Amino acid sequence: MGDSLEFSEWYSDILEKAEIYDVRYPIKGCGIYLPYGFKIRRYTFEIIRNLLDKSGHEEVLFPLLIPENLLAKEGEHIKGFEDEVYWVTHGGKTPLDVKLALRPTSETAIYYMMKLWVKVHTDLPIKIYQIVNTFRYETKHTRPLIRLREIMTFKEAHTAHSTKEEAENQIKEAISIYKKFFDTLGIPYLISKRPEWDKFPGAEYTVAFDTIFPDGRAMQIATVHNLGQNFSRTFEIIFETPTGDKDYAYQTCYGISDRVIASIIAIHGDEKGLILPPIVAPIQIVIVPLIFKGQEDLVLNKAKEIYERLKDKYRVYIDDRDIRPGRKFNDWEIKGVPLRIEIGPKDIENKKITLFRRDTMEKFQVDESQLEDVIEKTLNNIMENIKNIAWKKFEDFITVIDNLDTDKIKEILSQRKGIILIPFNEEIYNEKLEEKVEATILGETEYKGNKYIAIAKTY
Ligand SMILES: Nc1ncnc2c1ncn2[C@@H]1O[C@H](COS(=O)(=O)NC(=O)[C@@H](N)CS)[C@@H](O)[C@H]1O
Repeated sequence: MGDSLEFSEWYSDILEKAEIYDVRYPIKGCGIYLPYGFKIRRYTFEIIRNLLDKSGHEEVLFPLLIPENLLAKEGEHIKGFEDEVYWVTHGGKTPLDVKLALRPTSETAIYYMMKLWVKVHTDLPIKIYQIVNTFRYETKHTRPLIRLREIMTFKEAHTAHSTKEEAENQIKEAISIYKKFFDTLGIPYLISKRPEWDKFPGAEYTVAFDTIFPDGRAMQIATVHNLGQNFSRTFEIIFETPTGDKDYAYQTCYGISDRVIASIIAIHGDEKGLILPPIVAPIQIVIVPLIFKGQEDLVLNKAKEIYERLKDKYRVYIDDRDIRPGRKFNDWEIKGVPLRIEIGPKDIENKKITLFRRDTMEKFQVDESQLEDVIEKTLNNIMENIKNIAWKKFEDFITVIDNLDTDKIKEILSQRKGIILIPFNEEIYNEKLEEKVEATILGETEYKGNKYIAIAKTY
C-alpha cells in the first residue's frame, strides 16, 4: 500500500468490504457508521472515556447551536473558524433574529457557562469533556473518517485552573492520557509543538500528535492547546484568589476525532483487510465449525460448548452459516477478527483445537484443555505484535538529516514521504521554511534525545 492512490483505494475499499462506514450519504463530508464500524468506534472511545474519567474529568453535554455573538467573541478564534462555520438562519419559515452556528468546536459555548460557574478559586479546577458531533465546512477535499464536514466523534476536553502552573500540568496530563490511549491502540505518533503560525485559533500554543499513514503522509490525530487566559479574559471567567484578589482562569482544551478510527484501520490493516486490536474488535474470537456430512451435530455441539466456555470473557461468535469454510475464513479476515477457532471432527476426536491468528495468518493446534490460557496469551501477543510492527513502519518513515538540504528534503518527500527531522535552528524556523521545502512544518519535536524541526506532507 505504498503510494497514495493505492492506499486511498485500499482504504475506501476496506470501509465498504469490512462494512465499517457508508460514504453514500447525499451530503459531502458526511457518512454513516454501519453496525460493525459503530462497535469499533464505541470500544475505541470507551478507552479514552476511562482514561479521562480516571484522571478527574467529568463527561458533560452542551447544545449543538452557538449564537453568532458568542462564537465571534474571541477575535483569534472566530478568525480561525469563520470560513468553516455552518449557520442556521431560520426556524421553519421564520428568520432568526440571531444566526446560530453549528459548533465547529465548543470553546465559546462552554466558556460562556464557565463564567456563571466560576466565582472563587475553590470552584476550580473544572475538567470536563464531551463526545459529540461538530461541523466544519472543510474546503480541502473531504475523506471518510479523516476529513469530515460533520465530525461525528469529536472528543473535546476543556479545563479551567486557578494558576498558570496548574494549567501547564494539565497540558502534561493531557499528553500522557493521549500517549496511553494511542499506546493501547498500538498507533505510533510523534509529538511536536506546532509553530506559532499553525496553532489553534485563540491558543497560546498547541502540542500535536501526528502519525504516518501507509502512503507516507502525516496525519494529525490529537491536539492539546494551552489557552492561557485568552478566552477567560474575553468571557470574563474571573475568580477570587485565596488572598482575596481577582484573576482570570487559566485554561486548556484537547481533542481527538474519528481520525483515531481511521488510524486503527489504516495503520494495522494489510492487503487482506482489517487487523483489529483485540480491545476494539467487535468480535474477538470467531468459531468456525467445519461441518461434514453426517457429523453436523457433533461439530456444532462442540462449537457451542467452546462458545459457552469463552462467552463471559470475550466477544465470541459462532459462524454457523451454511457456506464453505473458506468463504467464512475470508469474511472474518477482511473484518480483522483477531483470532479464529476451527472445529472439525478429527480435532474433536484428538481433543485438539485449531487456532488461526489474523496478524501473522498462522494456524496452530492446542489441546482443548489449554484453550483459555492459549487464547489469553495469543490475544496479548497479537496486540504486542501489531503495535511493534506499526512502530517499526513508523520509524522507517522518519528520516533525520543533519542540515537544511532543501533538495534532499523535497526528493524524500516526493518519493517515500514520511517525516523529515532537521536539527532545530531558530533562524530558519519560520513560515518561509514551508515554501522552501514545499511541505508542512509539523513543529519542534524531541526525537531520541535531540531537538528537531519536523517536516512532512500532511493530510
Ligand atoms: N474535518 C475534520 N475531520 C476529522 N477530524 C478532524 C477534522 N478537523 C480536525 N479534526 C481532528 O480533531 C482534532 C481536534 O481539533 S482541533 O481543531 O485541533 N482542536 C480543537 O478543536 C480544540 N477545541 C480541542 S478540543 C484534531 O487534532 C484533528 O485530529
